[in-house]
Amino acid sequence: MTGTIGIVMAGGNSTRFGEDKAFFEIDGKPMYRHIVDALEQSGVCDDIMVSTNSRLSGRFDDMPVKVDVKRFRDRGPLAGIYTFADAYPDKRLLIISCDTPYISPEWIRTLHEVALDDQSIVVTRSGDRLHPLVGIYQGGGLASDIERLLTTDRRSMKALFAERKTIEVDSKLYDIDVTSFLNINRKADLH
Ligand SMILES: Nc1nc2c(ncn2[C@@H]2O[C@H](COP(=O)(O)OP(=O)(O)OP(=O)(O)O)[C@@H](O)[C@H]2O)c(=O)[nH]1
Repeated sequence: MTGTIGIVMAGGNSTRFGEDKAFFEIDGKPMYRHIVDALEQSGVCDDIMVSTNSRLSGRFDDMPVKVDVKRFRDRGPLAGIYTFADAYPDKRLLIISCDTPYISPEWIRTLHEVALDDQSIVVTRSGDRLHPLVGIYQGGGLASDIERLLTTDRRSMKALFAERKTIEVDSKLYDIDVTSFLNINRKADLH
């Protein structure tokens, strides 16, 4: 691997939230921008980009975006990861979902340290919840493994974990506030 790209995942339809959640402002800042700032502050990324779809791609201000490949359009986050893995096969992909606006730079650094030691996928566990979209995706053949899953309509992140060695880093073992991983799927999650 030759460096790390920080990637804000923001190509969904926000059906449960009721409006495009990436742009919803929390503390005066769109959710996606909270992730950009945390990635920047972590200090581990060589580049930071947004993974999205063609409908939303013009709305991320100055941020570079990468639109999901056409043939996997609207197939969920694996399609976004595939698009990056295919374009940047030698890079470590540090993925953070736009709907975890409280993610801390310290946690990002923790994941990154684990990923440097091992060429596996590294994801976050917080109590009984797994956070596949707070994680690092890397290693040879990643794009072709995801391609195989998507062409047979297996879209879940867990399907990928069944195929490739995946390390779960448990936040319990670190001094980190669990609110860091708060996942905003609905307006009710904001309270
Ligand atoms: N690039 C990309 N990102 C996606 C895609 N689908 C979901 N995401 C992102 O992945 C994260 C988790 O998505 P979900 O909350 O499960 O899906 P969603 O479409 O945003 O929301 P719902 O419609 O309520 O399920 C969010 O940050 C989404 O923006 C996709 O097809 N492509």
